[in-house]
Amino acid sequence: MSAHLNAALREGDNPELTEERRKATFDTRKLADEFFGSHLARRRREIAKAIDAIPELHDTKPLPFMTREEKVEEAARKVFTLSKHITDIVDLSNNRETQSLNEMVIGIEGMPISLHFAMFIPALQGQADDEQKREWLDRAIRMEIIGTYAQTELGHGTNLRMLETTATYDKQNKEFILNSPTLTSLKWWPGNMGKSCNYAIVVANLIIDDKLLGPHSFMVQLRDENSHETMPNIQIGDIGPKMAYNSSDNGFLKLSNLRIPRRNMLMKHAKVQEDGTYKKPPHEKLAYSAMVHVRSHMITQHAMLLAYALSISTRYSCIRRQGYIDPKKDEVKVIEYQTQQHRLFPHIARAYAFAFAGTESIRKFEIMKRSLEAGNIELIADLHALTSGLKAVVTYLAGQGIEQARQACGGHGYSMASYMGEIYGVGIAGCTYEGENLVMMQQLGRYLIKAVKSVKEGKKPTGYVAYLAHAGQRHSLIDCRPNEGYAEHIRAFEHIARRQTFRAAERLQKYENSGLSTEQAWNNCTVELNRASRLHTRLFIACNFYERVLDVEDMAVREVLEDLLHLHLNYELIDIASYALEAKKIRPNAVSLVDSWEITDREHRSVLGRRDGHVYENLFKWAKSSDLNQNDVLPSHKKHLLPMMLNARKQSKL
Ligand SMILES: CCCCCCCC/C=C\CCCC(=O)SCCNC(=O)CCNC(=O)[C@H](O)C(C)(C)COP(=O)(O)OP(=O)(O)OC[C@H]1O[C@@H](n2cnc3c(N)ncnc32)[C@H](O)[C@@H]1OP(=O)(O)O
Ligand SMILES: Cc1cc2nc3c(=O)[nH]c(=O)nc-3n(C[C@H](O)[C@H](O)[C@H](O)COP(=O)(O)OP(=O)(O)OC[C@H]3O[C@@H](n4cnc5c(N)ncnc54)[C@H](O)[C@@H]3O)c2cc1C
Repeated sequence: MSAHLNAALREGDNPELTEERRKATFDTRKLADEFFGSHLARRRREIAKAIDAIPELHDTKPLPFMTREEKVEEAARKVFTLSKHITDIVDLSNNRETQSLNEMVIGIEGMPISLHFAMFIPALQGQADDEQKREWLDRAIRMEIIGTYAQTELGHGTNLRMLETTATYDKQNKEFILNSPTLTSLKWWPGNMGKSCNYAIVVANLIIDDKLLGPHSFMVQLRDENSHETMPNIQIGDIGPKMAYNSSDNGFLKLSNLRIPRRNMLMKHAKVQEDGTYKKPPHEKLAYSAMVHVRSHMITQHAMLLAYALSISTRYSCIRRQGYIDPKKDEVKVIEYQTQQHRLFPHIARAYAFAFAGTESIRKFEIMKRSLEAGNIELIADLHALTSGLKAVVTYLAGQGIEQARQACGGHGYSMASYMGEIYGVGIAGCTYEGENLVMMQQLGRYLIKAVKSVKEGKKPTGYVAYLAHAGQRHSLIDCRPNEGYAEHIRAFEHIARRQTFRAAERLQKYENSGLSTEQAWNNCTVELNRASRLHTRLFIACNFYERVLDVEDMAVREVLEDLLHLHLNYELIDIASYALEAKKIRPNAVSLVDSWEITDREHRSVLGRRDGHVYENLFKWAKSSDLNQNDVLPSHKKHLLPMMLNARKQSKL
């Protein structure tokens, strides 16, 4: 393509990167339109421009040089400044626009209102009745109050049925009494609960007339709205530093006979009347809706984290020269090595595949939400299965990709100047939060086993599991004929996933027939079941990628996406090296593929991934700005190491 069409080309950039950008075979803006969707892609450009014009929204210094207190303060400062400008910059009702603004301004390390938007508001939307929405939701949207979602406890996160926090109904006073009866019942982990929030939706086991009715959601005021002091009968604080996310104050909470009005139980679905009569929700798991909301949004979020890491490492690989392929010629850009391409390109393909899968999971969530509003609970199980699998597979593979991207940067990748450490720390947190990955795989496993049962009963399952009924078709990769296109690859993929699911189902049946309890038989098969869930989800991602590419109208963009699809299908199928052919095809477009993610330098916060490629001079600047360089001799050195050395020297002279 002609160079002027490449939007990433700028005067004064490192010529190594300019050379790469001139090779692009497509318009990076058009590919960005496919990656984000054209509306979001355009809005992200406008948002980036708006931020450039407001200096108070810029980082005061690189985040890795800040202490935890400074990070927390910086995030709070930016949230406050943003509150003055936000409605001029984004449409607040658009989650992805708001998320992009937050990532560009505040970054990925957390902020005081993360959980407010990610879960507090969605939980109110999904579980509060109209009167409760009028009381809390409107105030929350205006940010008069800041809330979080307090579910996990010190002793239990995964097994929600065993949460120990209790909400006992007192008929006389028409109140619930909330208690944390044991050490392990302390709420532990909720984001922003330590210091920032003044409200929380607390998940507690409901007890009426000594009857345990399972986890329900309650609105609890944590701090005074004026003084921000902790309310009586509540003990609250920050849980300390974490592997990443240190701008966020994840907290603990102890409730001691805290009385709240009956109407503080969220009552859109389950209800408790004044006399203590309990009305069951129409679907037992509607109380879990805020989790399904986050899981459906985590896929695009993790695609983006992977994109951050890969654009850093791909650009850097094109300015880093080291070693020779031909000893008679100059040192080469490290991107020229086959191993470097093999290390990076399949993950670039995955970042696109995950972004498309994430757009689909958000779309499915919206469809489910609308159908639920119309009183239909049918789509809940499908969405739960889909998002459980996607959340687990994508967070895990994104973590692997980020780590490969870090290693691809050699030693400098290990410096926080690359920002890889934070991206990795934030990425892998997703393997744990919102349901530990291996546990979520089992949720999808249950769904697959049910589908196998229905196939065995002669029924034809529909939707994402329809392929389970297609036994007897051709299947192995060896059977793929060169001219049959990707549909053949998909069929081979379906075969592998189907075979694994039936294998797991048969093993389960065998254990059940041998007299083991259902639970014991299940536990004996969970490795096989999780393999089936993993394959099913990877099949979904591949199919969705395939279908998405068929829709692309711009031929140059479609061609490069087909190259990525080809690489993805082969890599996923073989799960080992891709063919040299794919590597060669991707190579000229490598930088432009990552430029199409249009991640600004402000958003990247990475010296290595700079758009202009001027890495080395800026690495030196970075090193000079370290706090530790402000004193020639550190006070801590004077206090500890120097006396130690002096003492050692003295001893040796004696
Ligand atoms: C705007 C978005 C921004 C995104 C980015 C935000 C970043 C913020 C950063 C961090 C936020 C982190 C927040 C949190 O972590 S909050 C806490 C999350 N906690 C969990 O996820 C806990 C995981 N555990 C569970 O979900 C459950 O305990 C469970 C593992 C699902 C088991 O539940 P349970 O014991 O009740 O159920 P069973 O296994 O017996 O299954 C019974 C049937 O119920 C079905 N089921 C289970 N869950 C759901 C659901 N959510 N929806 C629909 N159906 C569900 C299950 O499939 C069974 O069905 P069956 O038909 O087979 O009987
Ligand atoms: C950064 C971060 C932010 C968070 N934010 C929030 C928040 O805002 N609000 C909130 O309420 N919580 C939050 N959490 C808590 C989080 O949701 C839980 O930690 C998560 O759901 C995992 O639960 P757990 O800690 O109990 O893990 P555990 O269940 O203790 O997991 C430990 C191991 O046991 C295995 N295991 C557990 N059960 C089973 C089973 N049934 N079958 C097989 N294996 C099993 C797991 O696979 C894992 O290997 C956050 C956590 C993190 C890391």
